[in-house]
Amino acid sequence: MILTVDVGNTRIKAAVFEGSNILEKFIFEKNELEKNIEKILEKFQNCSDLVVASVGNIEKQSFLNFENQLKIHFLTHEDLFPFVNKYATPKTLGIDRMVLAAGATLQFPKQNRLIIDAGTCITYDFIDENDNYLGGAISPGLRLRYEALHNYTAKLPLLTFEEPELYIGNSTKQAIHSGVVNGFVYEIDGFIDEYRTNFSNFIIILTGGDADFLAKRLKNTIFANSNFLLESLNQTFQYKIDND
Ligand SMILES: Nc1ncnc2c1ncn2[C@@H]1O[C@H](COP(=O)(O)OP(=O)(O)OP(=O)(O)O)[C@@H](O)[C@H]1O
Ligand SMILES: CC(C)(CO)[C@@H](O)C(=O)NCCC(=O)O
Ligand SMILES: [K+]
Repeated sequence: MILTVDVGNTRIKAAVFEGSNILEKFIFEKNELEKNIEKILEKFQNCSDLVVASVGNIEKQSFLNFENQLKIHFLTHEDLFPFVNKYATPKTLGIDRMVLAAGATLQFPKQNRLIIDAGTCITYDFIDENDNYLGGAISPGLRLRYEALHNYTAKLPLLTFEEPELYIGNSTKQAIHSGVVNGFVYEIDGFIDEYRTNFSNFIIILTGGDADFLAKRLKNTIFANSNFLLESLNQTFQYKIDND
């Protein structure tokens, strides 16, 4: 059994895998990391390895405290990935994006793939049919958009996600919901259209905290899987073991 841990910008997600099957998934806050790992390892005593991909600022020691119970692996740029990295600044490419790209490459061989992760940030990652990772885009996620409007203006209230009824917002609140939520959906549909115009034979994978909402709203049909990063972490680790 493998315990995978995705330290995101906001929250931590973890999952226990038996082979390629996910047994259980957990979501928790950063300050509750050790308590949660402890509980997970109590429940799944056959975990042999803990695999971490982190884009957040978390102390490595929090994981190393479990070294006497299982092997700890921190995925980095130095690890083996199943694609050719054509990013001009490969060392600054987020490890979460690399793991998503690895999962897409392994799960959907020999086709163009676009992965959209709608989390704290929205990331777009494109791997072509010859397994070249080309890059993509980074933009603010849904919650970040609400927060930015409030934090960088004098008059705009801090709202939380609400599906707008109209695209013509007829009040401050409705205008903000329309701008944030519709803008978010239009952006993603717009990017997908752009990729579709330029590439054929490709698959779109949608993941992240806002994936389920988006899947309902996008005009483009896509493959939505909110566990895709955790599953990709498991696969990237298996790939490393098999090929190192
Ligand atoms: N309980 C929650 N806490 C925070 N965000 C949530 C929650 N439930 C849903 N969301 C939505 O999920 C989005 C954040 O996604 P996610 O949880 O994947 O981010 P994250 O933990 O920071 O991970 P990453 O850094 O990988 O994006 C927010 O835009 C928000 O709308
Ligand atoms: C874009 C985020 C914040 C998304 O989690 C992360 O992948 C990251 O910190 N990336 C570094 C910059 C880059 O990927 O080019
Ligand atoms: K993200």
